[in-house]
Amino acid sequence: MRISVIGCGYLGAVHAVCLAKLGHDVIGIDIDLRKVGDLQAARAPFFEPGLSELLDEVLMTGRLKFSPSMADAKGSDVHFLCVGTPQRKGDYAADMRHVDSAFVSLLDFLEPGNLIVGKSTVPVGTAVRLADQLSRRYPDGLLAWNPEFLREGLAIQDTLSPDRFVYGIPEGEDGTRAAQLLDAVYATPLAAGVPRLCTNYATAELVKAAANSFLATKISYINAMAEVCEVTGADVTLLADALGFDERIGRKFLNAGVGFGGGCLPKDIRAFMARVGELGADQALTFLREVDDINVRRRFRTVELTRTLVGNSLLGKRITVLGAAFKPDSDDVRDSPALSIAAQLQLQGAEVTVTDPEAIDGARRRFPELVYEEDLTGSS
Ligand SMILES: NC(=O)c1ccc[n+]([C@@H]2O[C@H](COP(=O)([O-])OP(=O)(O)OC[C@H]3O[C@@H](n4cnc5c(N)ncnc54)[C@H](O)[C@@H]3O)[C@@H](O)[C@H]2O)c1
Ligand SMILES: O=c1ccn([C@@H]2O[C@H](COP(=O)(O)OP(=O)(O)O[C@H]3O[C@H](CO)[C@@H](O)[C@H](O)[C@H]3O)[C@@H](O)[C@H]2O)c(=O)[nH]1
Repeated sequence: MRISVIGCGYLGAVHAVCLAKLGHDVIGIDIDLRKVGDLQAARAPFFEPGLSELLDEVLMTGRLKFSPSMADAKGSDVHFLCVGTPQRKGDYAADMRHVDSAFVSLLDFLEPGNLIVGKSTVPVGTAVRLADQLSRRYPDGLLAWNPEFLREGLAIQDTLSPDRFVYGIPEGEDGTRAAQLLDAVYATPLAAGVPRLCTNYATAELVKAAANSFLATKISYINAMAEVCEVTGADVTLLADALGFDERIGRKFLNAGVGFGGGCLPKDIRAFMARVGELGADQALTFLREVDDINVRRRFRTVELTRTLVGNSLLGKRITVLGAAFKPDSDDVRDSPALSIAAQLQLQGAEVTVTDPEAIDGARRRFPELVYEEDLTGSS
């Protein structure tokens, strides 16, 4: 099967490489010429365990190519939309410009029977809107929404062997054809027993928003418990261990700390807030807002605690922040709690050094005013 993957950032690059590993002929398309050049030369544009090796392997087979031109999508049976949906400047909503412009330029290269598959995380209602646009130009055009649940740091394993596939598809014959094409794309993991759910578009879009906001809720819940532990002398880690033995609760995502960051959870919960606000679902909005507020407060609380620990003034205190990325096994510094805490400490007069084995370049671009060290040798 020939597949195009449009947008080769984090999600798209991993998806393209994994689809080629599954035996498909894949063309990865991105408007960023440098990214295309790097990928074509077998250089992963970001750090992800196992990605460089797999990229090298599949490029050698000739099954994977990259291009900056949408025209190269022509001839593919399935086109995955993997472009970014960042937080819009000025409000919490998702910025849909990349999805909309990639979708419109793809329309010029569609052929009869092709399937467009949205993988980007989008506000509920997007797929219906795009399907409508598609059908006005191609009455028999097919669109599915197939959200992605991979975790950075475990992206290859999560893509080749996910917990589930969710296909948001239209009703009737079109939906059956879309599901059959997606089944052919994912034949290997499906044969290994990965469950697949067929839903309407809105459910598929909401599964993604609900999954990320539930994960965010678990983290904010345990961070709220950490506040109570602090004032009572209880131990939040042992509390989480004890809660986690209850299978209905589970131990995962109950690690208290500086709160969640990264390119997904913070922006996705906010985009979801914006959308449920537009839809008038006020109770959901109040709930999600609290999850976000608790998360933001963790960063301030960490700065406060640090000040208390060093004698109530940060002025001239030498502080090393271990890790710039938003989590281990990643060089992703998008909305990194560590960097925002480091910047606040510096603003309050501390002499801050940030160390990270992988993420310093990205961190320096976002926070040039901070001092960086590759490792701990230069810090004290
Ligand atoms: N990063 C993850 O772990 C992850 C996991 C699941 C879902 N998602 C979702 O996937 C989407 C992409 O996320 P990401 O982290 O890969 O973003 P990203 O910013 O790393 O990558 C987006 C890519 O799209 C490219 N692009 C933008 N407009 C384009 C166009 N018109 N044509 C071709 N390419 C274009 C950009 O150049 C960039 O390389 C988002 O909606 C995100 O929420 C991300
Ligand atoms: O108990 C925990 C678990 C995580 N985190 C933090 O939460 C953030 C997000 O972690 P994680 O979910 O592992 O990272 P992502 O790679 O951003 O993955 C999330 O976001 C992706 C993009 O939408 C989804 O596909 C994944 O399913 C979802 O887990 C990080 O800052 C972690 O440090 C905690 O603070 N406590």
